Amino acid sequence: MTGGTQQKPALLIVEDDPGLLSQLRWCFEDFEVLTAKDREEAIAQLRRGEPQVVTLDLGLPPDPGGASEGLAALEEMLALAPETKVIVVTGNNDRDNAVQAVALGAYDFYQKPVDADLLNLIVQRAHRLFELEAENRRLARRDTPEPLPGLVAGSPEMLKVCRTVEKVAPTNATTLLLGDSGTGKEVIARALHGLSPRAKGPFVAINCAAIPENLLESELFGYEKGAFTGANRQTKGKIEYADGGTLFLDEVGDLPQALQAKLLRFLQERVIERLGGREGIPVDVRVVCATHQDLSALIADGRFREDLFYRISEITIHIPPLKERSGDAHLLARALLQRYARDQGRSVRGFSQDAIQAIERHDWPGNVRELENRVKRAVIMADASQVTAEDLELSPDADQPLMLNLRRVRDEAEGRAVRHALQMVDGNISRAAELLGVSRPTLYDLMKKHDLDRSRGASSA
Ligand SMILES: Nc1ncnc2c1ncn2[C@@H]1O[C@H](COP(=O)(O)OP(=O)(O)OP(=O)(O)O)[C@@H](O)[C@H]1O
Repeated sequence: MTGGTQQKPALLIVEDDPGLLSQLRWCFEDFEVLTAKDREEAIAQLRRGEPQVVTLDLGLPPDPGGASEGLAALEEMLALAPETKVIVVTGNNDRDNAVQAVALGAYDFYQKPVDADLLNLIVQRAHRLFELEAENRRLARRDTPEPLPGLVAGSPEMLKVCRTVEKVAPTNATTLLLGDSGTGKEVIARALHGLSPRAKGPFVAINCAAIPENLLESELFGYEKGAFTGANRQTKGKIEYADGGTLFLDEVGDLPQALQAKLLRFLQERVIERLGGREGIPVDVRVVCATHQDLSALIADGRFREDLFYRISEITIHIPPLKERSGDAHLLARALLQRYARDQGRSVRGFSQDAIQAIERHDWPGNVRELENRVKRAVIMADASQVTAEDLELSPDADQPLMLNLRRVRDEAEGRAVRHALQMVDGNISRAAELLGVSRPTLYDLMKKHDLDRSRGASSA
């Protein structure tokens, strides 16, 4: 916005008749009018001015008597800017082309001769619809912020993780993801891959804890024909499959000792040997490892090699448990509810108040995976349009931990309410104070007491 002046919305008029064009130019006072007399100019204006609404004469040169050029212009415009509202203007008695244009995605049609008032009305209505749709898109984005592809998060704790991922992704650094089970380590690993120059290459994941020790080596490194009984053809391992892309080693803390040595050698030399093979095969992979285990404790116990630990942790990213992400449980629950309701064709719309409270209170030992499972089940079980705490199999009271005293209970509830209010209004102090029914100075005092800053109720510590 420049200097606080309200910018007028842009309207593009595409018309090859110069007389009609100059007449129309003055009919739309509420709009910044752009004009074009053929398809090429229209596309250039669309790119430059991003008009919300377009009136498009279907009879454009080189086919002024027909509609082929106009329809082609329509298709090109909608491919470039699908949200644009295009009103096609046709000759008298040209219903067929008008109908075809609407089928192609035009917002409406209008038949010549032009009545400026009527056309103005249609343009205004199209503009209102554009605004509404834009607002909906904005709200939908705000409702489920996805700071990384496939990752829903709004909490400062997770946004910090996402910023690290964005910085680390373009590098080749071997990255270690530490976080409890179900916190989204694989989601982050995929984001590291997706945002890297290797994105077009393969992403190969292997869970070191899920594969029996005697099979894991051949899974990772592959084998030659005859390497062992039953090896009746040459088989590539996961590392080789990941060539040119990213290898994700989940639960790397469970890697048996012998394989730790072999993995270390691979990370140093970037060459593998298949089981029973003699030749070294160079492989170009970026390695991302993850574990929920405490690797330092494993090292102290002699169960994990320290030299391997240093190799795999060129960069370490700590993923916080769900209960430590302010407001994310609720955000994720809403996003997941929308997704599952759509997938299952159920008209469940939201959560009841007791469900929201239960979600905020629960400790989420199983993290996002637990939340996913509970919401998925609740969408199926819900009798009404709202999911209740019971549908989530969460009891609003049962999860309440034992409290030290009443003052502590009040304090905690107060802190939660202030954080929640700030998040609901994006840190707007006046509105948060209004929501809480307190004055602004009181709210400032409360924020200080609970160590919160205005950026969405983040803890300022
Ligand atoms: N922030 C998030 N937004 C949306 N979905 C998420 C998010 N975090 C995790 N998920 C989903 O939760 C489930 C568990 O995530 P994921 O498998 O990445 O966790 P993990 O930490 O690798 O778990 P484990 O240690 O058990 O392998 C997946 O279905 C994933 O899509």
